[in-house]
Amino acid sequence: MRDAGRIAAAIEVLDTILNRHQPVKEAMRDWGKANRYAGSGDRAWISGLVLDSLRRRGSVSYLMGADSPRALVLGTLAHEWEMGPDAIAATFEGDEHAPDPLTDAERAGMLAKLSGDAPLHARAEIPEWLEPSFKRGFGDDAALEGASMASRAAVDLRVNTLKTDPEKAIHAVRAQLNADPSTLITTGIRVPGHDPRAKSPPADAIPAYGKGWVEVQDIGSQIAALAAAPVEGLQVLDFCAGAGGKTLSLAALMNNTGQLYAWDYDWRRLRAIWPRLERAGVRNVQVRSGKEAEALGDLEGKMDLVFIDAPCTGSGTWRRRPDTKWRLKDKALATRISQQDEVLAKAAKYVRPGGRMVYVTCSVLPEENGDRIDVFLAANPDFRAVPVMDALQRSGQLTEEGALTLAACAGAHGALQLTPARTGTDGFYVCGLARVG
Ligand SMILES: C[S@@+](CC[C@H](N)C(=O)[O-])C[C@H]1O[C@@H](n2cnc3c(N)ncnc32)[C@H](O)[C@@H]1O
Repeated sequence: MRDAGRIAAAIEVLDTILNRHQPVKEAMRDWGKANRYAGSGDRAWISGLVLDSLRRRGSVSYLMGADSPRALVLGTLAHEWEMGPDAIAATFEGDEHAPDPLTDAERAGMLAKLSGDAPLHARAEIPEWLEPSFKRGFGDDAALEGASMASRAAVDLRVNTLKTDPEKAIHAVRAQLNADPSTLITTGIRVPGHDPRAKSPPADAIPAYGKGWVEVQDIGSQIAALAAAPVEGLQVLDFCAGAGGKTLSLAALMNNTGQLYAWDYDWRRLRAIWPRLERAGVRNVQVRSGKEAEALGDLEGKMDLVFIDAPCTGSGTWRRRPDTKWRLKDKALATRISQQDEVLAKAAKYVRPGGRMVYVTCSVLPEENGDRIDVFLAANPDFRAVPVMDALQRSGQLTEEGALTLAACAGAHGALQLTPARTGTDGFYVCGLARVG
């Protein structure tokens, strides 16, 4: 396909996402089925443009003075893909698959510049209703933090120390991919975010992945799991195990010792955990499914550590799933908040006196993070917050740079707020708690 046809396709796909509320993956899949002549390079180009248009919707709609799929795609080509109006007009010329010619207003929007006077929601690339939350969470950095959440994300890998070591793993990964060791943790590998116009194999298609040497996991998520350290030989409950991403990290951190119980309120999510445990060579996990009382009743008051990877809005992952940023509404945030309070209250009863709890969200919104800890601590005087940095240091997996960078992310309760701007990771909140009574 020529670029003009690809641009027309991106406008069409974005329309189904924004106006028919289809998730990006489904919309791309349906478009691919209906347009079988398009090759994998075309699809990567089109979905790359659609994703960037969603990431930059805040500033682009402001500059273009319109929020239509066409305005967003044209504005993104100009402001993110560095294709100015003349270059685009040239690709449209004489191509029967091209969108309608550019209007003067579109040309002006494509050449406009974002100034410091633009409203915060445009500079931060966020929905307007989230401005107060961003201001409270980030203060003067709100625009910068939001803008970096509109960038493309790298693909991160976690070295599975149950099967290999970081040196062998990076060697194996580099045979197929351009990759570097993480600058923050010794067991992380980063495959830099690539230009969607260039081709590269997916990380889960490489032999090192098939052998269980590496797992696809954002470095922020890996750091959140390290906040459980030290855990070797302990009794640990992963209370929101889902498809098992953190379970696998915790099992590796435990070096296959002790006992790790994996449970999720939604048993269907747990199904994906089995092949993953097998591939990773994990032997210390008991998957518990079923209603909480029956599945976990015998563990009450006995756990050395309870890990809560709480249900959340996922605002920390907007770089990877930018459509969810615009779909998020205040009602959904309120639902998440009440689930978080419920999960904290329920999980706490499994912690033995003297035991610990780790609360994690992949969100940057204070309503889901520090606010929830304030509410929990007020209702549970037998718990206190403990600095996450202490646990991370004890994991033995921080690099020198990691220790410095992460220490700078500590805030109230000694909790860490990771963000793309601060740590180059997804946004994660990590808080350590200890049961004193
Ligand atoms: C962030 S996801 C977990 C992801 C998983 N730990 C991983 O690393 O792949 C949150 C999980 O919390 C579970 N959960 C547990 N209790 C819940 C509750 N009361 N309400 C909603 N979700 C709950 C959800 O089913 C969901 O799988």
